[in-house]
Amino acid sequence: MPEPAGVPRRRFLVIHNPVAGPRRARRLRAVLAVLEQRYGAAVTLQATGGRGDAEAMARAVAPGAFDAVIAAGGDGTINEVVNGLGARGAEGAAIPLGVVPLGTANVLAHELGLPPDAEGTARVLAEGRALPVHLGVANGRAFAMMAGAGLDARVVERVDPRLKRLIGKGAYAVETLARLAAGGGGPYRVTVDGGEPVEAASVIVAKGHFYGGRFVCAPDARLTDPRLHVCLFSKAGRGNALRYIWGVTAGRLPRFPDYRILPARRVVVEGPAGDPVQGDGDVIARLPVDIALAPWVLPVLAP
Ligand SMILES: Nc1ncnc2c1ncn2[C@@H]1O[C@H](COP(=O)(O)OP(=O)(O)OP(=O)(O)O)[C@@H](O)[C@H]1O
Repeated sequence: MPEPAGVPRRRFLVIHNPVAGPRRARRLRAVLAVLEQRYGAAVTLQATGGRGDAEAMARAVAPGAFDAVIAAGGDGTINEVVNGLGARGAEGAAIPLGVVPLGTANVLAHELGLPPDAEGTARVLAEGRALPVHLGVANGRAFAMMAGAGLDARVVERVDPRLKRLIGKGAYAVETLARLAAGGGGPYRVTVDGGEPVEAASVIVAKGHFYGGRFVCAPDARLTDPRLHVCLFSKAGRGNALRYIWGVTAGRLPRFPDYRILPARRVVVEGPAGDPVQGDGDVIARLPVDIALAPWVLPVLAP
């Protein structure tokens, strides 16, 4: 059971990806200073050295050693910590996850409604409520916000991390144009809750309602709701892809007649074998993929 709001937390393990927004190390230092000085917290800081470290660190936390594990990084780092906590099983997963967003898109932070300033972030970590978050699982890998196959997964797979560090979200726009020019991919056969398969050019399975920052793909999706929202982009081709992108950025997508959202508990996506599946902005699986709800709930600190 999540603990009530207002109970001060004292012992934090902070898992920091120093490569996610390196210029934001100062922001993390400011959050930790408030935690220690105002809330009297004991902070243990561990820096990752590469892919997989954040997950291993979260998995290795001894039972009862910390009141919360804080992921300080981008959505990729948070996703690793989510998987590390989840791998500990139902009991271990009950350690609350806190977030200090330092990445490019920070979709989970937007979904949680985290305050942008250091004081507000520290307050949420020390005194916020623990939201019972239902996660999705794609071929055994957990995700908190979304998983998808199609154009966005191909973009995530190829986006240049150096360009992302240099120009932020613009790197995704550059890679999207490159993937559109390259063409290919799909179509995908999507089976929702064992029903009749439907064909789609792209599919996003949402757990939260934000996408790519503060764009909305699945208006009714909520982290605490034990349901997946399957977003189907029906039509193939560059022109349609550009139209869908415009729809997402202009907030018009949910009104498109060739865009559908189906609530689900289990989704199977088939298509070109080995096509990437993105989860929380990193490639977490390959087609074919079986996506369902995780059998455990993760407490996540929120305002
Ligand atoms: N010390 C490290 N050196 C190099 N890469 C690392 C290190 N620690 C973690 N990584 C890798 O860095 C990658 C990017 O991390 P993350 O997604 O958190 O940040 P980001 O890409 O800046 O943010 P966003 O996901 O919001 O775009 C992940 O794939 C992670 O495995």
